[in-house]
Amino acid sequence: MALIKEEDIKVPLDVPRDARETYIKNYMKITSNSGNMMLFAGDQKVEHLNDDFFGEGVPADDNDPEHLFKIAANSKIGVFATQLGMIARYGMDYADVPYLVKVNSKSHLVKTKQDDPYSGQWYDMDQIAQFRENSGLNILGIGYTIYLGSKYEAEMFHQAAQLIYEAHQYGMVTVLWIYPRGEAVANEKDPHLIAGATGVGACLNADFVKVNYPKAEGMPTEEAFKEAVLAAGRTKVVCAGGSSDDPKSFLEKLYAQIHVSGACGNATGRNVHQKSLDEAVRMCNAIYAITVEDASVEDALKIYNGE
Ligand SMILES: O=P(O)(O)OC[C@H]1O[C@](O)(COP(=O)(O)O)[C@@H](O)[C@@H]1O
Repeated sequence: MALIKEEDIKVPLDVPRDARETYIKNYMKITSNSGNMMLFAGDQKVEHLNDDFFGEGVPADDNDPEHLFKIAANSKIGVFATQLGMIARYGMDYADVPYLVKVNSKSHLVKTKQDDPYSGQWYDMDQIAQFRENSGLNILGIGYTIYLGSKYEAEMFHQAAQLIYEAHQYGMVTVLWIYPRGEAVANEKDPHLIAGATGVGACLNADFVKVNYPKAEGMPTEEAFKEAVLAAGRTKVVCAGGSSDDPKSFLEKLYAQIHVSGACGNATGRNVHQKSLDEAVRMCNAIYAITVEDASVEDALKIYNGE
């Protein structure tokens, strides 16, 4: 990717003058000066309880939360997203990692097909800013999940809008995870609905919106996904990684999301951390190479294979 310059960043107008410099610095850092973000997602210990961290095919290392921090500290990433409690417990030993605080989370025990999911806010923005101050850590931004179409969407919209507004007062970068889900949602991966979700992200003033990659019928998914990237306008779109996949297929999909659909990065969890530390670091660096360093799939695979 071509490097971006600070003057290329369109700072949203709710960022006050005295926080513009911090916002620009955080934006440059979170996108590794490229405009594209490699977000390492480590919020699944709440979202999926221990299912992602223990069991067949998952290396024993992954059951220790520190595995996530070791990966974040030893790989090329833009930012590591997790809950504040995790950062508070491990941040002293991983002070160089760029962090994003995931402000709400819920477990998957809610039966999402029948019920309407709701994920409530854990901290207010003043507490997060205070944590940034007291910990001295590199906290670049905040993240929040919205279940679009849930009967609780109004509450989540309100919390997200307020959080983003307040985060911008502190110059922090904001990422919304938006997943259409609940009784009113027939097909959460419908490309048109995903485009609706990214448009909501724009209206909520998110800097980045993270959605699931759609499932398209009758056309290649990377073509169908263009609708969502365009609908987001100046809000940048990134895709969740999904369950662990073969690394080559994963990297090919990521390359198409960025180079065909116009996505500005990725937000990957399981495809990275469900590996031994060494393999996870190589996978992270391969993902970073496509996202930020303009690498081909072939070059990224060489990085993954340690060649
Ligand atoms: O669709 P679900 O099960 O709610 O997934 C939510 C999870 O997916 C993510 O958005 C992305 O993580 P993965 O790359 O592992 O899919 C996480 O941040 C979040 O915990």
